[in-house]
Amino acid sequence: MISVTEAQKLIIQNAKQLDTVTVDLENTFGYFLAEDLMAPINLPSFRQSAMDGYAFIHTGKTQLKIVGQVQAGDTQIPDLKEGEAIRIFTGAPVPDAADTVVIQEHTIRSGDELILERLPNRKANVRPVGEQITEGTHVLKKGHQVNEATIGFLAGLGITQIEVYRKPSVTILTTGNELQKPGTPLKPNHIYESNGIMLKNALSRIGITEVQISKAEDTLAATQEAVKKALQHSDVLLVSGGISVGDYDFVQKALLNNCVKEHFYKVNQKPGKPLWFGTTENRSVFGLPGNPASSLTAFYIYVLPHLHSRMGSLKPFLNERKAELTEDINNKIGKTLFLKAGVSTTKITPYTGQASSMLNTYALSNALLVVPETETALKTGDLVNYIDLSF
Ligand SMILES: Nc1nc2c(c(=O)[nH]1)N[C@H]1C(S)=C(S)[C@@H](COP(=O)(O)OP(=O)(O)OC[C@H]3O[C@@H](n4cnc5c(N)ncnc54)[C@H](O)[C@@H]3O)O[C@H]1N2
Ligand code: MOO
Repeated sequence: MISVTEAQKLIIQNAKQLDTVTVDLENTFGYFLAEDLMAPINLPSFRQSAMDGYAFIHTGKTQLKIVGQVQAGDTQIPDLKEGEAIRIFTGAPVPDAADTVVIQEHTIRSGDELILERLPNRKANVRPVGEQITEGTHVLKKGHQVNEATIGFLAGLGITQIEVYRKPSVTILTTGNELQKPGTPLKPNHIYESNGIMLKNALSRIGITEVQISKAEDTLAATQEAVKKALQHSDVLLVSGGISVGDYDFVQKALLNNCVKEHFYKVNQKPGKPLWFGTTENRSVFGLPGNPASSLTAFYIYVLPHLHSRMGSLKPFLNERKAELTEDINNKIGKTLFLKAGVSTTKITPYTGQASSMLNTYALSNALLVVPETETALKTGDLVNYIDLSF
């Protein structure tokens, strides 16, 4: 059995980056850049007024004569001499000779006469060419995740398409004869299948939407066949359940029989000890424990960073932070514990109902409190690590 740290290392070492695609800028939210981006133009590309007011040549004089006007978008720009002013508006080009813009609130106008009640500093309210970015310089690095600000920024540079890493297609394969689709009255000794839809939504949260949910009966032949099919059309396979040691747990064998190379099986953690990870040349496979909370925790700690890494992220793990513990915790089993917890400002409280089968408290959690395998006890007031689930 390997440690959490070793397992996390292996899922990153074996994360083969997906190929790159050119995508229209408007559809790139959540993708990771596959290239360093250079600015094709200066921003701004001309000297811009930052305010509505008057452009003038700063000489110290406070009485000026208004000789013209320039509006945003104008291509004919009036000239001016010392002692003169041009009426100007935010975003308009500043006449070449002018070095300063005074805001209109600091002036008194009477016909063509302008009095500056307050003289601004020279260069005030004039955005120089390239103030934000100069043409030809690096603006964003490969591995940067595109957000709405990135899209706005790049659009402002006139960029319409960018090169990003492709997002993976995923199959979620649920196993278990006891599983029943929600929507019909529960048959005796059955449970509603919930991992499929939960994992699908966890994937959607990180922008992965090409997701199929399939199922297999608890036989080696059915599991093996379902694995084979999934590997034909998906980049990533998440198998739910059937990965423990019972007589009807066929997932490990089905994966090995499909020539998936095993990187690890079993991690020294609770929940999620019977976690399996393997790859083929281009595919990744996780055998997730069937217990719903184990499955979701394994998703946050291993599946998500692996997928992020394949998608080109340079910082694939969820953020780890620190908070003050509100109660004592014992760890007598020598495993790393991931406890469903609530963080409120600086304090963290583990919830009751930590069993791997329980999602009721997971639904309320915004953190996973991490108790390292080496810690036997944590005390109230200790500063402890947690994985931030509010991402
Ligand atoms: N002798 C041992 N038994 C078990 C061990 C062990 O080390 N030795 N590990 C336990 C741990 S820890 C876990 S976690 C589970 C993992 O078992 P499997 O991955 O084989 O999962 P199943 O047995 O198929 O199911 C476990 C549990 O989860 C429910 N389940 C399964 N799939 C779904 C689903 N899609 N939606 C909702 N609930 C699901 C299933 O009914 C079971 O109750 O093994 C322990 N046993
Ligand atoms: O480790 Mo299992 O995932 O606790 O129930």
